[in-house]
Amino acid sequence: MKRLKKYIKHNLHFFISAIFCAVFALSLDMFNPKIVEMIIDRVILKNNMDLLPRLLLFMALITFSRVVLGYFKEYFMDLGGSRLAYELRVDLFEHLQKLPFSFFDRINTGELMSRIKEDIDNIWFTFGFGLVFFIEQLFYFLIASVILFSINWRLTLIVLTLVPFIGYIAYKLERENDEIYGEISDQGVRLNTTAQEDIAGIRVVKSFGREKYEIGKFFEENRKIFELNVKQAKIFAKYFPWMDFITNISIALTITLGGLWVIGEKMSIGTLVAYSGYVSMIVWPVRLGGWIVNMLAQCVASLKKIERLFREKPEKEVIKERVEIKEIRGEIIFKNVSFKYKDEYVLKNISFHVKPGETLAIMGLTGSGKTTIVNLIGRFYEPWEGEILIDGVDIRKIDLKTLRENIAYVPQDVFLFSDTVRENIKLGKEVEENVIKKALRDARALQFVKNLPEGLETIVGERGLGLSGGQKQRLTITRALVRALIGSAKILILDDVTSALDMETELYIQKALEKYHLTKIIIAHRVSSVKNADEIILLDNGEVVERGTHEYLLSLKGRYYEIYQEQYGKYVFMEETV
Ligand SMILES: Nc1ncnc2c1ncn2[C@@H]1O[C@H](COP(=O)(O)OP(=O)(O)OP(=O)(O)O)[C@@H](O)[C@H]1O
Repeated sequence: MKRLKKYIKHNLHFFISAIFCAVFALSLDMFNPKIVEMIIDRVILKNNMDLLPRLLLFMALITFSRVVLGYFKEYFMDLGGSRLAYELRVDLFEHLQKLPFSFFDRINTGELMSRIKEDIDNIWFTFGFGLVFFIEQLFYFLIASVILFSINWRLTLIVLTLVPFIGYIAYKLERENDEIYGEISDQGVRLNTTAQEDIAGIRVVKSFGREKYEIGKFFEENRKIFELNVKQAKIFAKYFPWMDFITNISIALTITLGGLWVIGEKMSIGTLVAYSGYVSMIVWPVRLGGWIVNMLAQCVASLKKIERLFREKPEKEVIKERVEIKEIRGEIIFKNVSFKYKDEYVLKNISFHVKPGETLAIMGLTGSGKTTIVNLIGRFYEPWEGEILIDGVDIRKIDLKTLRENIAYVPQDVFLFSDTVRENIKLGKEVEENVIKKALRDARALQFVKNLPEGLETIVGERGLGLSGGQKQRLTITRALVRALIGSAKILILDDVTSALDMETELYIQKALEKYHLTKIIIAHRVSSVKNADEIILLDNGEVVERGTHEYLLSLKGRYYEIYQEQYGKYVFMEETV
């Protein structure tokens, strides 16, 4: 709520202007029944046609002013609400960018999407329409009530006895509707997530013949939302006729009792017509009262959900006292590092030392903790125990920007943005053409990029649709090499990147990488990818079980030797049989 005050303050002038226009316009509205009264009583009944042009002119003036005021009211209201939603959305998105991996491990994308879109839309709707509408209806009710009392307080008291009934029905309707609205909104998130996951994973769906299952899943979610919509329609059907019934009774009561007053010559016909005009002005705000309260409640609920996201702690730039590092050389030291995501340790007592320009290779079964080690180097997670040093400085003392700028990371999961090949390589940096070309050549991607319909300017589809696995992989390697070439990265991390490449391409890239003076951490399953490393560590269940150079590990005749035998044995066998 405190946060909301900031956005309201920024846009207060728009809201005040909108409220001013609304109140001014509705004050003018109050004249209309009065003019009708004068037309009936003075012009028609007294046959005084001289007065008519003046009254019609006055009515026209009111109508015209109403149009102008209505325009400005809408304009200021929309501008204020839209700017408020815009500022909130930008701040929320910026905040999300600062949250750690651990946050994204917990939350699902569909839920975040609905915070960014639907919840902010709720707030936008309340401020861009609802609040001014609420104030407008409140004023209609108050002013019209005062006028009604001044015309005939006895009749007004009788009519007003019906108002609580309308209010009660409106309240009941919105209470039931509110519950169902919440369910519809949650179900909407589930429907979106199902559709989004199915479309993103359409290749898996098709190749495993899961279409029928996916259609069934979507059908089920869609059916639930349909049933909730029907339930909501039934609520409306239950309450609206009653509300109309009591509204009509209030009008019938006004006409009947007012008619008696007219017959008894205690009220003129014009006044009765004007009176019923004012009655409808008090009935509508009551009818809409429940809806307005519900809208405000939904806005508060959305604000609370968004506030929960804002309360998530961003990654800390530095945890201990900051150490300014101008240029990183690339020395990496792990000192007894242990880590767990939840309850179980996935890394236990890991220690190694990689000097600038050296290569460390990490091997191990899937799930043994290889990716976790490199995630810790970029401080995407914090170690539970132990210390990680870069150039002798605890990484918690280096600001995140410097640290991550110095790491060129090629992750296991390839991610390409729906943008041009060039942008996917540059990622917002200023990079000269010859640097891009060199990086493409070294990643063995130049030829295939040249063959793309528009070369570097070709737009690759969402997550690189339209490119082969190996082509996508080579673009992500190019991206990392560009970082090294422009001098911002001194450490290169390759997380199982060669798995999608053929042996020849892998060898070519390995040779090209030798020319880069970078500290390299290579995660791989193939002996061919790691054998030239200065040190190879073999992980098993988060622990280092073997370590040393290729030759040393072979001489141990342990696990590494077994892997070697398996891979090279097969390779030799294949060569022999071809
Ligand atoms: N974000 C996470 N939250 C919880 N547990 C995780 C998370 N990421 C990984 N793990 C668990 O930590 C362990 C180590 O995972 P990690 O990704 O480091 O293994 P890996 O050796 O890189 O595996 P692979 O060769 O399959 O890539 C696994 O048991 C995995 O299930």
